[in-house]
Amino acid sequence: MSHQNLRFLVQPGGKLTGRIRVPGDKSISHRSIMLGSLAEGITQVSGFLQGEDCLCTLQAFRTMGVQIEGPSEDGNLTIHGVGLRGLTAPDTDLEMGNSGTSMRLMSGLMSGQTFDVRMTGDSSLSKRPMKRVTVPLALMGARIDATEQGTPPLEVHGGSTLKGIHYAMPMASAQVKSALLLAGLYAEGETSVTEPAPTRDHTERMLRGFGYTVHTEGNRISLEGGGKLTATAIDVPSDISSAAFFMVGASIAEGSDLMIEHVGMNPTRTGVIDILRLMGANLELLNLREVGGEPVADIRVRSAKLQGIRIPEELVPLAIDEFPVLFVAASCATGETVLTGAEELRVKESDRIQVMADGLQACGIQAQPTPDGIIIQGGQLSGGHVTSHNDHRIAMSFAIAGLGATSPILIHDCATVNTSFPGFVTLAQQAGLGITTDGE
Ligand SMILES: O=C(O)C1=C[C@@H](OP(=O)(O)O)[C@@H](O)[C@H](O)C1
Ligand SMILES: C=C(OP(=O)(O)O)C(=O)O
Repeated sequence: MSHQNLRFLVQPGGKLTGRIRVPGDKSISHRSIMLGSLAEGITQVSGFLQGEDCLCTLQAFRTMGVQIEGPSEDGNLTIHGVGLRGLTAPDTDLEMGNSGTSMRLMSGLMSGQTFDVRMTGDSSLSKRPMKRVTVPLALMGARIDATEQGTPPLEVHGGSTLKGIHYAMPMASAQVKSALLLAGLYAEGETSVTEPAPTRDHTERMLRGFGYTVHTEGNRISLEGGGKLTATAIDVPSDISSAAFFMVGASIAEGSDLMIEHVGMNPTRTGVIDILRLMGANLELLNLREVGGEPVADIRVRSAKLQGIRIPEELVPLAIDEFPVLFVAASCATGETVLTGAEELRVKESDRIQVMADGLQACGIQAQPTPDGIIIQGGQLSGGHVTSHNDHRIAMSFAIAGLGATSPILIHDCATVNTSFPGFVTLAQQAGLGITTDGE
């Protein structure tokens, strides 16, 4: 979160080859700390993502008295669970950095505690909407103060008696669903959430892995409060959202043949594969297996001629974090790509529709933002100066764009790449991207 001036300079062209393994899944890593801390017994985690977002979650639980050993260099953690009622009052604010997942999921969990906490975020998180969790949590009996605009910092007051509610979510959000289910652990009776479209189900899967009963019937997910979590082992697969940069890179760079190992294939996350295949990408899934309750595969990507498509709206929540790099794929495709139904992209770490449109235009691509999406005319990426607005996924997407560009791309404000993908530059260099950094 320091090094605000870190810049990436990407040389045009090149190809991606060899075998790589990207770091652990961010969503699963967050949840491993939360549920491991609240379980009874010792939870061993392997493959934990040592990105700043997940380290914020880890530090928050340490601050509330949980003993956590690690992470070791290869991502092993030992969490000494304290049980659902075993956290202690922190003596400082809980700093959530850049991480929407931490702030929103913790809002639910903290609502069930006996003590008050104050949660803060960096300049990006401090602008993100929190009413989507504070409003339904208040219906359960939680007391949470936010700014007048409904943004962080959040003060969650302890000692509330929570009651289960039945909530129809207005937007497809795994963070909102998870916040309510986690509060539901502490609530009287049943808590249920109905989703307008399927979203990532890591919370439900992991709760079941910790021995908690969660019902999923169609788009309705429910649990009863008052149970307990029993420690387990968690093997975190590689993050498909990080793998996506290399899937697009190897697709657009002629002569590429890249194997991405041990990638999480949870069906609520694989929209990027479906979308790239609809565009004509050559992605082969090999060695499909199940690891710790989550499907995993190796992905072989060879370059292919991509064509523009109209992206099916039902795939939007299943690829929500991959759109910045999918816009790069669309820029290198033949014809027009149209995205609709994706207004959620406007409230991520940056307004990902506007920021990507600005950056692509700066690189010679016609990209027309719309209220809920974008229209991109495939063409020739030229190169140019872009800013990520401190959004990790924007920075990495423009780094990948270099593979399809005719001149260098200089990307400003790249330090937040460490929130989700520490080691990105080194791994990308190894695979063949001509990327260097300055300004550290
Ligand atoms: O639950 C999660 O781990 C996440 C859910 C998604 O957010 P929304 O719930 O806001 O869609 C996603 O964008 C984020 O990166 C991680
Ligand atoms: C949106 C993201 O994360 P978060 O909401 O946790 O900040 C992301 O990683 O793209």
